[in-house]
Amino acid sequence: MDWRLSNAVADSDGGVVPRFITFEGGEGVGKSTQVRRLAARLARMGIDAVRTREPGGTPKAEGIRSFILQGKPESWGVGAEAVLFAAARLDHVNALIAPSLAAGKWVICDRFADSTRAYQGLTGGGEDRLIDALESLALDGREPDLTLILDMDPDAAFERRRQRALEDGLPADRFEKEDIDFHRRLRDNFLAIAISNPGRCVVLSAENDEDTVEAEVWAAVRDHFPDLARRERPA
Ligand SMILES: Nc1ncnc2c1ncn2[C@@H]1O[C@H](COP(=O)(O)OP(=O)(O)OP(=O)(O)O)[C@@H](O)[C@H]1O
Ligand SMILES: Cc1cn([C@H]2C[C@H](O)[C@@H](COP(=O)(O)O)O2)c(=O)[nH]c1=O
Repeated sequence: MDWRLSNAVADSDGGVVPRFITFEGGEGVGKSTQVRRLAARLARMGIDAVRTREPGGTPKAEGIRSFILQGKPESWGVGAEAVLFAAARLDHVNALIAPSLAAGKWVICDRFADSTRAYQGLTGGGEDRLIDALESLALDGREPDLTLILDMDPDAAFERRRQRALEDGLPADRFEKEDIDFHRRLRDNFLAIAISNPGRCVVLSAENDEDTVEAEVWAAVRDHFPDLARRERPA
């Protein structure tokens, strides 16, 4: 099913077209924080937004998440790992994302297919044709309406993650434990993805405080979806 068809139906109802927005970027740049803030802002405007994440979002995909992030799939190699992320994505798209959009809800997702390209493909060395094939399997020609890439210096992001670990006491997952060169390459690769997809991706500086980043996110969302102005009330 093409989720744009369902969007057109919702629009003919006189509402705002439901949109699929993804947040991407390196570790600890503030994606989850901004996903929460954007969903809350939309809710204040009376727009129902489903907040979700990858890998995860459905019980099956959350199972794959635990296996990948806490297990030891490295020994399988980067190709098999990419396949696991794609399997989780296929369930997530079919069981949550497409049905939510069809029901007229917005979907805001913390990471999506660009993370597979950035982590397993460009940074991890997975073959382009495998990454392309997996993307086409899980997405079937569909893509997010807007991807916000939060960009910041990986050393500063490391400091944020260290602070968060002190607060929540959770151990770092396996990608967070990679060395600084990995995180620098990752940053460059997300920027390269943005350059290749100028109509879909917007790069935002994540270095500022949370309120300032939220304002930048909102400006990008409003610019991208002018029909939102119909629903906007003072925040
Ligand atoms: N703009 C900001 N300025 C300062 N601290 C921030 C900012 N945004 C988020 N933080 C803090 O930085 C930490 C990481 O934020 P968050 O969990 O939102 O990042 P993330 O990109 O989702 O991380 P991950 O990729 O590891 O899931 C949290 O402790 C959060 O409170
Ligand atoms: C979707 C996706 C994710 N990853 C990696 C990136 C992160 O290290 C973890 C997810 O953890 P987060 O705290 O929710 O950001 O998984 C990946 O390597 N490939 C992917 O496709």
